[in-house]
Amino acid sequence: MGMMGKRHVGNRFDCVVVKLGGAAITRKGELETLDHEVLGAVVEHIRLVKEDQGGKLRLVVVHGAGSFGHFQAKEYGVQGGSLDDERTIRGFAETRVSVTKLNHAVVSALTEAGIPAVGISPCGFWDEEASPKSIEILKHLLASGFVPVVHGDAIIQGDRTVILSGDRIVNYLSVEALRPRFVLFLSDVDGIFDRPPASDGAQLIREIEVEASGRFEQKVEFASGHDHDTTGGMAAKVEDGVFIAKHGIDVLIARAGSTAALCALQRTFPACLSDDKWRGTRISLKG
Ligand SMILES: Nc1ncnc2c1ncn2[C@@H]1O[C@H](COP(=O)(O)OP(=O)(O)OP(=O)(O)O)[C@@H](O)[C@H]1O
Ligand SMILES: C=C(C)CCOP(=O)(O)O
Repeated sequence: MGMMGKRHVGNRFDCVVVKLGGAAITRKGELETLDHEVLGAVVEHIRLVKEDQGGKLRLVVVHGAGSFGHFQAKEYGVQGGSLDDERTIRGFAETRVSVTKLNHAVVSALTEAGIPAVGISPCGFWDEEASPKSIEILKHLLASGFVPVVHGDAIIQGDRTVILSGDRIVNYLSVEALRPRFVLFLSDVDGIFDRPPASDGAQLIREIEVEASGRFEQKVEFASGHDHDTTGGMAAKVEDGVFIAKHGIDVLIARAGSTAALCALQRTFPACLSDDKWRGTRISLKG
């Protein structure tokens, strides 16, 4: 059965899903290097918003791997590797050491700021999709005031090892499990541009309206990204964002640590979109 095959829960669970881009919170080209400044800014934003809204704000954080995990996954061919291959087994274990190291750093930074963060690794409960019991536990944690912090991980599907990206986790949790108020992707760029942001004349796309079929008007060109990225970069993110929006859940993309990111987190959404402080991309269902 495919990733989106079954629906565990159809109802909306009042929460916001925030994806911390690996490219934002790490230096993606430098092996296992955190970007302390950006991570610190994101943590401070979450602290401020939690303080303002207390128990009312239920937040699920999902983060990507950035410069953790992708190098090992690439070196050992973990994406689609065979469980009969000793190299795969070793690479799987090394990839997991790396991604859980990052998860520990994110959870520690949040906890040190007084946010009750709880790290959750998909490897233990996710094959084609998350087990229904694990979604129940996630909801219980949320309802109890914890901030679950899930991460892109290496998982097993049948006799293969697979890389499950943070974006796929966001996609699944949003559409299948939680149906949050909205989804916020925090990136190392301001949003989706019509061409790679570093190219001449690149324009930020502020609004993408998706038809029920998943089609949208704008043409977007992508750069191929880092060589060691095993999960498809910004192109895959746009695909996931469009899929979520197609299911009636708004998606915002903003730069991590920016005023726009804070503005979106402060739940002034959708009002924040008309605010001067907002600079980012919104993907929503047309009509
Ligand atoms: N058209 C585009 N619009 C916006 N960003 C783009 C575009 N084409 C390429 N990019 C690049 O995509 C990068 C972000 O994608 P990437 O997958 O690395 O982010 P991430 O989600 O933070 O990473 P991770 O998968 O590790 O969590 C940016 O650094 C940006 O330069
Ligand atoms: C194990 C890995 C490399 C997880 C990848 O997650 P992503 O960075 O969100 O694509």
